[in-house]
Amino acid sequence: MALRAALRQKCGLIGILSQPSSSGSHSRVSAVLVSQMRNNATSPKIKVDFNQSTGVAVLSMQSPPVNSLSLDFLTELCISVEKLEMDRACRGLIITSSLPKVFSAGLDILEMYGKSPERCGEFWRAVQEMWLKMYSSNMVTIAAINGSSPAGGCLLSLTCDYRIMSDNPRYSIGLNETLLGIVAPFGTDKNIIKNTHTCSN
Ligand SMILES: CCCCCCCC/C=C\CC(=O)SCCNC(=O)CCNC(=O)[C@H](O)C(C)(C)COP(=O)(O)OP(=O)(O)OC[C@H]1O[C@@H](n2cnc3c(N)ncnc32)[C@H](O)[C@@H]1OP(=O)(O)O
Repeated sequence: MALRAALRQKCGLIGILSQPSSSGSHSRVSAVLVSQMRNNATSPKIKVDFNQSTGVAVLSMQSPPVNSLSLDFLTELCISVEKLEMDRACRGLIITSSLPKVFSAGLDILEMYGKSPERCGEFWRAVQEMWLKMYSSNMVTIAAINGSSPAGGCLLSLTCDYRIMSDNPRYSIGLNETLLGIVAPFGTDKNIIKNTHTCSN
């Protein structure tokens, strides 16, 4: 209830969370994505639906098999968020996954193995840019976590103002990256416990 009240007060988001897609389209973002599709041989990893009447955008991650955060994925994510950020009509952003069972598997492990120091630096900068951009967003941001979300997937959700997770025992979330020798900053785990809500799927 507290979450709903906060959303109603800040952005009038009630009802949006239970609607999987929005009716309107966002012409500027669409143009960017269309141009990306032309420039890239691959299909877009991010889909954005912007509802003009509510001012809320739904950003769906659609990079099979597990929405891992590769350099390409992070770049596309940041461009999409930046475009929405520049649109004053967009007041709320919901990040979710189009894939079944997985929100995001976190950083793409293949980006961290057998790569040059330059490439590793570029990748790590993209990781930093992602969470800084999300964390400092002027929009009300919500992670609708509809699947497993380990490590960097958890980090992505932590950058949002609110997290709502499907109440499904098969879905896991947490900062498990120490198993790979990566240490998360102090305090991030406390934040997730304080501000994560669950809902039935
Ligand atoms: C303030 C912040 C400062 C910065 C702090 C940084 C903190 C560090 C943050 C993050 C570090 C990381 O993210 S490291 C990555 C850790 N991720 C994992 O360990 C995830 C491991 N994956 C899983 O647990 C599962 O795959 C899943 C639960 C996500 C899904 O399970 P499912 O059974 O549905 O699918 P599969 O396991 O069969 O996987 C399918 C397919 O995907 C490949 N895969 C899985 N995860 C990754 C990944 N992270 N990167 C690349 N590829 C991945 C997996 O190998 C399978 O591939 P194949 O089909 O080819 O076998």
